[in-house]
Amino acid sequence: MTGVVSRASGAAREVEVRYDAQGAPYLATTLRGAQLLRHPLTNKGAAFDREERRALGLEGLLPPAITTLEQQVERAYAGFGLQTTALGRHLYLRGIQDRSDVIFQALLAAHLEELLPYVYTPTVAEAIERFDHVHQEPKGLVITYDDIERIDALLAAWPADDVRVVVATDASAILGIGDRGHGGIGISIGKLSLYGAAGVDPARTMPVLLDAGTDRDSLREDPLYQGVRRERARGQAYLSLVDAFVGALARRYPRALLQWEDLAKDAAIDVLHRHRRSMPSFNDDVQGTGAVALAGLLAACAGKGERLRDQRVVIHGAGAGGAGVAMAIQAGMRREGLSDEEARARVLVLDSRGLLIEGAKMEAYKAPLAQRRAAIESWKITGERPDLLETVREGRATVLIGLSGQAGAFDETIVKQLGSQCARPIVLALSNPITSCEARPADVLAWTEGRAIVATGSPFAPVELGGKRFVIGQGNNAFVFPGIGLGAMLSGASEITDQMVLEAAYALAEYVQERHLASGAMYPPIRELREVSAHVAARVMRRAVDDGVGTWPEGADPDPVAFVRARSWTPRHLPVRPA
Ligand SMILES: O=C([O-])CC(=O)C(=O)O
Ligand SMILES: [Mg+2]
Repeated sequence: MTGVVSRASGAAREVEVRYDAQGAPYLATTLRGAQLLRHPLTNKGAAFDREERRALGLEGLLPPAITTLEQQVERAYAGFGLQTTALGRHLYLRGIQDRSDVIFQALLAAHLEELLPYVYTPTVAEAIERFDHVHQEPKGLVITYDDIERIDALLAAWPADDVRVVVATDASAILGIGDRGHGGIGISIGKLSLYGAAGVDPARTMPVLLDAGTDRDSLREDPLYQGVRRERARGQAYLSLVDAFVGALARRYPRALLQWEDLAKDAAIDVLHRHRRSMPSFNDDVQGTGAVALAGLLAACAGKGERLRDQRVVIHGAGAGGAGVAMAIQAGMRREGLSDEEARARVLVLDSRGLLIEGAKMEAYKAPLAQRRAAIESWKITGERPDLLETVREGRATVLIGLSGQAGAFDETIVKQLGSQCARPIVLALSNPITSCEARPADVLAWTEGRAIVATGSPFAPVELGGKRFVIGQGNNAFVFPGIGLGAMLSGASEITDQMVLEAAYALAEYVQERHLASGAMYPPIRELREVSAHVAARVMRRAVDDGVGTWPEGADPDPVAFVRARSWTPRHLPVRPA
């Protein structure tokens, strides 16, 4: 079996994974000398051994001592320690990634909890905001509206023949920081770094930016801006770019999984439905965030000995994330026996104008989440539509979830109101990065005398209160998207069904309950990302088979989690030989 990793466009293959007589993988390459050191897939740096150096024309180009990967990680970590700002750390780590995927991922694996906040949220947001002022190395594939007729050719130039995971964004709603134009490619790169950490070979991933313009004037007027200086394409023009991209992608990589990331609300939902069957795809902000929030609620309910179906949930924010979370929680409540109507009445969603109520003016995708007029008839409210405080109070909420991108939206009055309505209120402040987060965990705990069960989307330090230490769970879709991807890959899924995503939520919730329930946590520590992803993947695989969209892989019985672990990529240097 040979897998083609890389080639010059249309020409001889530059790098290929091959297997020796014992079945051990190695890289066969036509590259020689310094070229090998400039390729992030073949560059082992000082870890090339004597024989490789001789055979590949590397003698004299490397330090004389042969280095182990562990030593390379040690050096890279020492350099990381010299960086004094968060953005400096991000750029330092991205520099290592540009030089060697293996060293980058080995470093990440050795210090995941410490490094992830610099690779991913919150620092990735700052790196995206300042992208065209600080990033020098191009990475990923950028497709603009002018390329619409030529996307097949652009994809043909991508130097890998077996891409299995693609993360694509149009950068219209990056995290909680809005339209970020060209810099948005940083979120595709960041998400794929997490796929690597969870066990997907970086050589089989491709970050994509669909550059449909930007509505941010300050970007279009910035002399350093590297993206398309036009207002965003909308409507049919936008959709034709998306359609052309998905069509070309499915032709070039029919086995790939496509993860949509950070598309603005209605586009997120439209694009998801439009292309669900064009190729296996899901929207991370709608479905991934939905699954992660549902998982956290299930774990928190188990922890306090209650059922999900008995909670009354208020969701602040009706963008892609808010809508996805509302749909996931309703699905979870239906699984516990509620009817559609009962589940709908227990999940109250607000957009920037207040509670969604049927008949009010709103985008089409919000309508199924709106409350019946009769249900709120007796509420005491001042305006046309109840605001957040009124909804929490009149709806007798027990759970408050933030996906609004509005820093500080969960203030003392609101949290105290929630805290007065139940013994153990649940607060999920999920907007990213930290500067967009709805509340600080220390405040929520103080305002509820330590009774609240709190999680956030970005990492927060533990809180000390009344002699107790509260660990703050990170309710981030990172706990589900890599597992969905791995499960889809290993089962050869032709589609990502809703049930597969829901299964990911239950896998995560059960993982927490089996290992961390005593700690009262809603989520596992982020250092367990790889193990969590294996559990999620195993369940996703099973569901793909049950839904008739995937095949149960040979060898997955009797222990599918062990099978996923064994089939996951781990960072190590492969032998490199001349092709
Ligand atoms: O990237 C993250 O940290 C989670 C996410 O998808 C978002 O906030 O849009
Ligand atoms: Mg996102």
